[in-house]
Amino acid sequence: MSDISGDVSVPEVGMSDEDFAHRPTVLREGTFEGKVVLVSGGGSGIGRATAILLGRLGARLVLCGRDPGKLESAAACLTRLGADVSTHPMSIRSPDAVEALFAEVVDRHGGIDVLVNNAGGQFAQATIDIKPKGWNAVVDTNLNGTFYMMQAGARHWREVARPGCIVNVVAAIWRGMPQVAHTCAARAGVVFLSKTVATEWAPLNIRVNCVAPGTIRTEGFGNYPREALASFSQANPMLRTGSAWDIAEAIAYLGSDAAGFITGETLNVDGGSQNWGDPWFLGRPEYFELNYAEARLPTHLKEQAR
Ligand SMILES: CCCCCCC/C=C/C(=O)SCCNC(=O)CCNC(=O)[C@H](O)C(C)(C)COP(=O)(O)OP(=O)(O)OC[C@H]1O[C@@H](n2cnc3c(N)ncnc32)[C@H](O)[C@@H]1OP(=O)(O)O
Ligand SMILES: NC(=O)C1=CN([C@@H]2O[C@H](COP(=O)(O)OP(=O)(O)OC[C@H]3O[C@@H](n4cnc5c(N)ncnc54)[C@H](OP(=O)(O)O)[C@@H]3O)[C@@H](O)[C@H]2O)C=CC1
Repeated sequence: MSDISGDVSVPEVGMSDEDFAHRPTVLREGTFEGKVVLVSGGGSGIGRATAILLGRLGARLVLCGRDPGKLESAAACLTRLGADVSTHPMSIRSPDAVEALFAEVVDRHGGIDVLVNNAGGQFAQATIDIKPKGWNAVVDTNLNGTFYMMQAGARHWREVARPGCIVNVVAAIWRGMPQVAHTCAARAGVVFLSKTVATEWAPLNIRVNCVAPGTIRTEGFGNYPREALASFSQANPMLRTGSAWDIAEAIAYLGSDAAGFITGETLNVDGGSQNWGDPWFLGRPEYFELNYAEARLPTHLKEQAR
């Protein structure tokens, strides 16, 4: 994984493969021994950190994503760490590709135990300007793609009559997400889809949970302008971004037997952004600058504001 140094004025968080290969974890060695874990978007960022952690804990790993180069680089790292890993370039947006992926994985590994739906992304744009093609691209990736993967997982577990576990990576959407409305809507869809199937699929012994990251410093930050990055480090009361490792540990917990009585839940790993903070994906509009807001107040309210 490349190091995310950049020039954003936030405290550095550990971000390299090397760091993740050695970071202490509360999870016991062997927690995922004998388990096959499929991680979508496993070639970079949160997915890659998750694969490294789960590999260290004994999982056999299956990584998918669109870019074969990213997947190969992650696989090389995991192999160096002694993990068994296979890579499968594909897009989660294609239901046929998802079906083929599951068939390949069952063929190679004999089955799947845990599915981590981490693949996703968006572009920043004022909602009023989003074109249908852009809206559809983001919803197709984050909601539809995740649904195809979840359904394929459930069908597999139903067929082999084995327990299953799904962890979906969403986002801390709870106060809305200005400038990325498409992803906010799609992630809300995944949260409620997860709550719904947590009930429907309980008789199949399938647990379904979500992890909602706040601003997590990964390669993905490269998709946003400088103004956004500055706001990302001030988007929570801790006044910093999180690390992919913070999310990996939450995913590992929900994917493990330690969370055996948890289903339909969303675990926020966001530094408190639900309560305070202000991420702006294109930078903060002038309207929301505090001084600007005060300047627009009528005189009598200006007096009260002081
Ligand atoms: C406190 C809580 C905070 C939580 C969040 C904090 C920060 C979050 C960070 C992250 O999520 S990091 C993960 C980042 N990774 C990504 O975001 C992935 C990057 N994006 C993409 O891969 C793609 O943009 C996409 C969203 C998956 C779309 O992929 P696709 O290949 O289908 O689309 P395109 O062919 O590129 O475009 C289709 C269509 O979409 C519109 N569009 C695309 N990019 C832009 C853009 N930059 N600006 C405006 N519009 C865009 C456009 O209509 C495209 O059609 P055409 O006009 O090109 O025909
Ligand atoms: N970093 C953050 O602050 C936050 C991230 N998230 C979410 O966490 C997840 C991981 O993000 P992060 O690690 O930060 O960023 P990355 O951009 O590194 O990860 C996104 C991954 O998704 C994969 N992906 C995207 N589209 C598809 C597709 N159609 N089919 C298969 N794989 C796909 C990408 O691989 P490839 O390009 O090879 O297809 C990539 O590995 C994403 O869903 C992201 O939106 C949520 C909240 C905050």
